[in-house]
Amino acid sequence: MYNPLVLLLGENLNAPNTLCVFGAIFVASLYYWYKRPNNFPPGPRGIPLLGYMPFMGKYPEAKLLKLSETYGPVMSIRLATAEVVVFNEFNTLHEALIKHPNKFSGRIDFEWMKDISKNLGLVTVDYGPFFRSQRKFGFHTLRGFGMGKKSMESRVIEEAAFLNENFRSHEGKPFEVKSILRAAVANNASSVIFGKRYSYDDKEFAKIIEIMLEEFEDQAFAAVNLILFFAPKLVNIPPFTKFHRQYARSTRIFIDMIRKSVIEHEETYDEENPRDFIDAFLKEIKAGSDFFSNEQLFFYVRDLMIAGTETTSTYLTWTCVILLHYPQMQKKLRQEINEIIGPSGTVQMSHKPKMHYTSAFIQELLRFRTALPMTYHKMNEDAEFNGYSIPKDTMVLVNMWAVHNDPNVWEEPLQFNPQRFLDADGKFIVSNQVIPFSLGARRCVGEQLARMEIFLLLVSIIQKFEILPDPDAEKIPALDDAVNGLIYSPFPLRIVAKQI
Ligand code: HEM
Repeated sequence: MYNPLVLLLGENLNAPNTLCVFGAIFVASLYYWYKRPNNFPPGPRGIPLLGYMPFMGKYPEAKLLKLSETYGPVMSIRLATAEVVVFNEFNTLHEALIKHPNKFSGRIDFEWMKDISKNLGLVTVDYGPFFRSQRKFGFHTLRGFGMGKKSMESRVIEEAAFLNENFRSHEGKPFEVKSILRAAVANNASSVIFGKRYSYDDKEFAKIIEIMLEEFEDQAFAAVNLILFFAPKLVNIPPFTKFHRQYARSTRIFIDMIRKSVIEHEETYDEENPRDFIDAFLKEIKAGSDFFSNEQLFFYVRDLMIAGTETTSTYLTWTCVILLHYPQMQKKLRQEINEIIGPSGTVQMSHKPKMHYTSAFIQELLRFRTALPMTYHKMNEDAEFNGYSIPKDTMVLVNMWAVHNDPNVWEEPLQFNPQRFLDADGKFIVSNQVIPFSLGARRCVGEQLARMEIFLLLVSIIQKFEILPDPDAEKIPALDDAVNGLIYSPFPLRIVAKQI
């Protein structure tokens, strides 16, 4: 076999020349590593192979905001093998996502995800005609159109009564509240999608929630998932293979459950009386609409159930943590509820415009604890933006946490303070800079349902119960300690719900 050094150096092969060759290779590798696309936004490169990954810490969204002080609101970062652009500020985010949806609204086509989700559903589907048709349908249907007589609001109000009943059943003794709020929220999604709710202790229901949210609870899974985002080729190497197999397995089980329900829907389908999301979708399939198929329905339902459960229930759990920290705010909320609805009236969405303090509290909740701190997009085409060139297919991180904690916009952003959204007359000020549902072409399709759930469930709880700490706990859970996996979620939480 030929020695490449002999080929290169011939009779000049000696120790100093060999050293020079290795030096040149080393410099070339460094040049390749630190080189970035032409006129790319500035940002740290980290170390070879890993990029900036080892320096991101437990709260990458906060780290990125800090880095933007040096590199500006549009910056880049090398994460393992990926060149990533990050938007950290409202104006740039607004400009990119609202004014140029065609350029900034794609999703990366990860091979490892594709062999599980088959490019179906909505969350991971790239921008294009298929995506637009499915999104339009979802947006319309999740606003209650095409799902029959039972309104979205009446489904949530019904669930609020079951949730109150569960709180009452603990008779003032401490209980774990996160799993109960999650069950209530999963029931709302289930009622809208499957036309059915479950009792909180139903075994089948518990299994669905477990399968659905396995990866949210598991911090190691979340970490692996994150690494695969930026170094997708690792999927073929242990321990990543194991996590990938686990994800594929839980997806298969969940899709089989959904398939069973779709078959039941087909057997009892009545075109004149659509009951839920599945019926509305079946109608499109039967009409032969482009891009509508049974397989797409299964994955769409999976995406809605997962996206619609952990996010909303996370906000409700944070509400309980906040109420424990600020009993005065709890009193103020109850006072307004009593004035507008009364101690035993049924809360409805029509009450909301009159409830200024409650609206300010909820907007501050959405700002303060951004449940999904960041979302990822992909460039669909080359773009010139803010003076930089961003090539097609670059990953874009939308840092909503940074928008919510921008010190140039918010006074003391780390403080929970609903007053910031009340004017001198105590009237609610809507802020367009609170964007937990993101912006533009990929903005959350379940936003209206989520906002309805947060308002109706939160008000109905505070109306009937005083939320108090578990007397056996050493201290009240901190407001800034959380599971920061795919979602920024509080740890399981024990409270006392004292009936009023
Ligand atoms: C407070 C609760 C919720 C929050 C904070 C939230 C937030 C978000 C965010 C930030 C995105 C990503 C947008 C982007 O990539 O730019 C998203 C997407 C999505 N959400 Fe929500 N969401 C919530 C509730 C829901 C509910 C109740 C549903 C449905 C039942 C839902 C369904 C979806 C779906 C399907 C997508 C993917 C949209 C797409 O890729 O085009 N979400 N959500």
